[in-house]
Order: sequence, then structure tokens, then C-alpha cells
Amino acid sequence: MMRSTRGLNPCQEAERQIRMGKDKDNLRWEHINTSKGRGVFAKSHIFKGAFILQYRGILRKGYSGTNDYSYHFRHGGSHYCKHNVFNSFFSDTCSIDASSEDGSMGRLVNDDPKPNGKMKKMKVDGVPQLCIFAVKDIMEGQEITYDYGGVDLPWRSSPGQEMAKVSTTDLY
Ligand SMILES: C[S@@+](CC[C@H](N)C(=O)[O-])C[C@H]1O[C@@H](n2cnc3c(N)ncnc32)[C@H](O)[C@@H]1O
Repeated sequence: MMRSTRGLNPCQEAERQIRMGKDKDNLRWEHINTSKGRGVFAKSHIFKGAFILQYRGILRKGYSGTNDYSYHFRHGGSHYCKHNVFNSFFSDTCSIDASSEDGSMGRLVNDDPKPNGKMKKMKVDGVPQLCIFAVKDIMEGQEITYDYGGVDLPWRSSPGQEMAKVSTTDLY
């Protein structure tokens, strides 16, 4: 069931939050362990379809290389993926560089091949923005995740973890 906040639909709520430049107060981050680092958790139930948070950072044109906190996408199309699935081959490649420790939580959301969130591109005043929306109900205390996409994510193939089947079809 999808619920809106203050009578706004999820996209309107995302836009409102982007304009405010802050995360919602139903989220918290904590240090999980030394290999995973920090993660973001729900402080209250989040309904399927709801806006969760913005992936805040500096919008850059072109492919700006891979770092832990950059997210590449195509401005003109619907193609977007955190990791290096496409690169400067596309003239409209952009990235959000979230490498600055600015206190925002979008940059702290971890990867999961079976996530409860999905990254989506939207435009506010013509400027592309990336936001995570819930793809299922998320219980209080659960970690927020999304599928980084791409291949070669080292933690997915580390001992004791099932090798993920990465589907890029979802991204296009
Ligand atoms: C955008 S940051 C996410 C926040 C990060 N955990 C932190 O503490 O800053 C991406 C990095 O988090 C780690 N990470 C993300 N998802 C992970 C997972 N499922 N297992 C282990 N490490 C993960 C990797 O080091 C990755 O390069």
C-alpha cells in the first residue's frame, strides 16, 4: 500500500525534500561493521512506493571516474547505474559526486542485489536528481538498500556470500 505524506505523492515529496536540502527525520545512519562501514536505517515504517531519500552531491558532466561515492547516469535517457556499466562513450553521461562528507545519508546507502529501495532519476527545475524510492514495505529498524548494478562488486563475491546474479535489464 502506498501512503503519501502531507497529501503529497512520492515524487512531490522528493521534490519538496530536494528543495529543502535535507533528509527526512525517519532515517538514521549507524556503523555496521568494518567491511561494510556505515549504513542507513528506517526509524519508522516506510511504505512501498514512498520516497526515501535523495542521493545528494555535486552534479558533474561527463564520466568522472569511479569512486565509492559517485553515481553515473545519462542525462538524456533513462539509463543510470552506480557503477561503470557505461562511460564516456555516451555524450550525455553525468554523475553525482557525493564524495564530500556533507552529512547527507544518500551517500551512505549500501548495495544489495535484493534491495528494498530503487534509485530513480527525476528532474527538478530541469536539473537531474537521483532519489531512492521504496520497492517494498520497509519495517522500522531495517537497513535501506538499493542495487548498485554493474558487475565486479567485490563484496558480492566474497567468501560466505552467494554470488549475485546482476541483472542490467532493470537499468534500461
Ligand atoms: C556509497 S558507499 C556506502 C556507504 C559506506 N558503507 C560508508 O560507510 O561510507 C559504497 C561503499 O560501501 C561499501 N558497501 C556497500 N554495500 C556493501 C555491501 N553490501 N557489503 C559490503 N560493503 C558494502 C563498499 O565499500 C562501497 O564501496
